[in-house]
Amino acid sequence: MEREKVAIIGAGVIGGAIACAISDDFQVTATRRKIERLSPLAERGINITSDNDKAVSEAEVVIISVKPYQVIPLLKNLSNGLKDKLVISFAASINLDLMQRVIPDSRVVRAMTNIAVQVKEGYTVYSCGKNVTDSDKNVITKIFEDMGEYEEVDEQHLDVLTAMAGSSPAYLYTVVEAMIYGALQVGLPRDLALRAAAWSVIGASHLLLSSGKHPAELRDMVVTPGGVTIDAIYALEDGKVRTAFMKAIRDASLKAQRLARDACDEAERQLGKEN
Ligand SMILES: NC(=O)C1=CN([C@@H]2O[C@H](COP(=O)(O)OP(=O)(O)OC[C@H]3O[C@@H](n4cnc5c(N)ncnc54)[C@H](O)[C@@H]3O)[C@@H](O)[C@H]2O)C=CC1
Ligand SMILES: O=C(O)[C@@H]1CCC=N1
Repeated sequence: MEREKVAIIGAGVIGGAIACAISDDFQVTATRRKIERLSPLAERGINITSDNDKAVSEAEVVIISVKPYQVIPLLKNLSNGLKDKLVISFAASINLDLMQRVIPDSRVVRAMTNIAVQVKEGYTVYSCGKNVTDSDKNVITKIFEDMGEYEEVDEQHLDVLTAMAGSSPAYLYTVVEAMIYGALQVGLPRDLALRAAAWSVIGASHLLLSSGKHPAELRDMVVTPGGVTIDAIYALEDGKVRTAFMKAIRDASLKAQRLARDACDEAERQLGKEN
């Protein structure tokens, strides 16, 4: 059976990861301005080009993975070619309504994922525009399945989910790095410290998801009375770690919402000028 053709416009960090994750099941063309940076994708059999128009014209599905401020100008440029196509944007903060105004004749999906797509273990959340069909949804879920876990959500949650699902690996790497440094301070070999921290994150996550228990209950099960863990918990509470994480998620969510408002204002100005 002929594989569906997908164009990925802006194959940087996340677009490149998506290209690799879906390339067994889809015929992928990846674009970016500096095409020489795409040679690792070409080595995996992915078509590469810097010609966005050509990539779009040959594709059935178009994935947009440029920076948020580049999305609206890009959609305007490509609007003729995008007519009647399914367009999936992974850009933070650029909402469905705004994209749909620029490409009214396309079927648009707004999605957010994370860097773990590189190992096909991303978590993708998405919302569909009004005219997305059931057959589009089959294609969308096939793409997202190749990238890891996925779920459809109400668009109003996507900015906060950007701070949670999209950005979270960065917070966790910060935590893991700090744990490794703590272990180095008391002499554990570097690679052993890394494996201990990373496998603990994986195991703790699987247990959290499969047990259905609240994280506080699971944490309590680890704390042996008079044992080791409680000393670490005491130090973490002293360092206000929970307050720091709550602030981090709140601030990142507010940033996503502010970027969304700025993008709308800018688009209003641009669209106003054109009318
Ligand atoms: N990095 C991450 O973990 C995640 C990023 N995102 C979103 O994905 C988007 C891209 O982020 P990154 O991959 O981190 O950035 P990036 O800078 O690595 O990738 C963007 C790419 O788009 C290319 N580009 C820009 N204008 C172009 C054009 N006109 N034609 C072709 N290519 C063009 C750039 O050359 C660059 O390679 C952003 O909107 C971000 O919000 C979403 C989920 C996770
Ligand atoms: O930092 C950002 O804006 C993007 C969105 C989620 C992850 N990276």
